[in-house]
Amino acid sequence: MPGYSTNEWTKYISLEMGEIEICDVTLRDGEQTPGVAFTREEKIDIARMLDEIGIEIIEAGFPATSQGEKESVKAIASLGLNAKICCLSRAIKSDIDAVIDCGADMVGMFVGTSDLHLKYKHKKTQDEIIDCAVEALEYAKRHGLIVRFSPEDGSRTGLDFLKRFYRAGEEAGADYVGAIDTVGIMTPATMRFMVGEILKTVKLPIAVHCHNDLGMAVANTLAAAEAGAKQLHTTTNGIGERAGNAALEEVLMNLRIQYGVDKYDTTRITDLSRMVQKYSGICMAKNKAIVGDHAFAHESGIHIAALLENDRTYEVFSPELVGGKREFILGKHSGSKALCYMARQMGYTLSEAETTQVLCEIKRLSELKKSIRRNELKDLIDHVVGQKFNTPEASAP
Ligand SMILES: CC(=O)SCCNC(=O)CCNC(=O)[C@H](O)C(C)(C)COP(=O)(O)OP(=O)(O)OC[C@H]1O[C@@H](n2cnc3c(N)ncnc32)[C@H](O)[C@@H]1OP(=O)(O)O
Ligand SMILES: O=C(O)CCC(=O)C(=O)O
Repeated sequence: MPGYSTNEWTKYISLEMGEIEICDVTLRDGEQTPGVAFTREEKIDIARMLDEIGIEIIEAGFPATSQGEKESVKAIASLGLNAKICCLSRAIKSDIDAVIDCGADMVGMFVGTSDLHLKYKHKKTQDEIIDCAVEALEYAKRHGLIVRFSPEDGSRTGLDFLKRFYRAGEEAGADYVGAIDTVGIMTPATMRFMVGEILKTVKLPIAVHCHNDLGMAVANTLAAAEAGAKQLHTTTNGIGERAGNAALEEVLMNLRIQYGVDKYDTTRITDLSRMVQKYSGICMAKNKAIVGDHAFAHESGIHIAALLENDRTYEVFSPELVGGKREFILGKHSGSKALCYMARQMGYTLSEAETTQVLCEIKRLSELKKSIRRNELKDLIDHVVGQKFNTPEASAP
């Protein structure tokens, strides 16, 4: 029975989380990864799989980008998915018109609010940017869109102005406000504080959007959720601008294991990850959490010996929970139980002396940086044992 360990430490600090929803932005921020452009068919495949997993909101694109982008978003919006379809938009009427044309349900409307963005990007004062954002918000609301009202670079924006921005959005009819860490500067503690301040300021659900420049995106997203944020932004495999965004697979598995949120079909995660790797050309490191090739691979003898007795000894959760597979790889660090198990799988029963001999050879080869794959192991055993066993595998062509 696939399962997972519970983090017993949570009982000492009463981790709580209110209602949450995922807004996956793989097709928008994920696609902003340099060099990545999904075809319409690829976007549709990804959107369908996100929907099957149970993702509540799919940010399908930024329609103002191009005609092709608009057509892709339109196609996704007409699929009749369970998920709501969201699009990104600047505070510009023509951007919002493009969102409306696509038939999206929701718009993520943003303006830069930090002094840096005001001075160098918008060339506007704080009052001017609020006026501009509110005008766009009201326009989107008049056209029936659900509106997320976001201060881009909010995490580098002064608290007093941020509060003014959120209040203006609430008064003008926003449905969500964003806690936006555009350059990934936050920590869990500062994120919790920020969300707490927003909750004291407005009575709107909070959407949290974290970048991974300092490797904190998932931790910050979860901290925001603990503090009361409702909508969590993710991308599959954590792709996105620069160092990317909060990885969907990591957020979902943490929600399940740490917070008991089990409403998502996590068994599709590995398939989704592979699809996005193929379509984006962005391949995961072997040791990437949850979806890396080595996420459930074991070489160490002590680990494999224990795993053979009970999976939980060296895995926090079963690979089946994410549609992954456990793998034992023999090498320098392996022991006799691992070898005997692998050999048995191939139809061999090794004596103690044979086990010692084969294991020595495995360690020697491994130290020469030679891998010991299944075929090589078979040859090695045959060689050491000095005879060909008459196993189905041995006689196969
Ligand atoms: C944090 C984020 O992820 S924000 C999203 C970033 N994503 C992208 O930029 C991807 C898609 N972008 C594009 O295809 C293009 O940049 C377009 C089509 C949106 C705009 O292209 P262009 O009109 O050629 O403008 P360009 O990209 O050179 O500059 C951006 C313009 O948008 C303005 N702008 C930026 N953000 C906003 C905003 N939130 N509201 C209003 N205007 C904005 C800038 O001030 C600049 O205006 P200017 O042309 O008057 O100087
Ligand atoms: O406003 C949003 O929802 C996201 C903006 C964004 O992509 C960012 O600031 O990194």
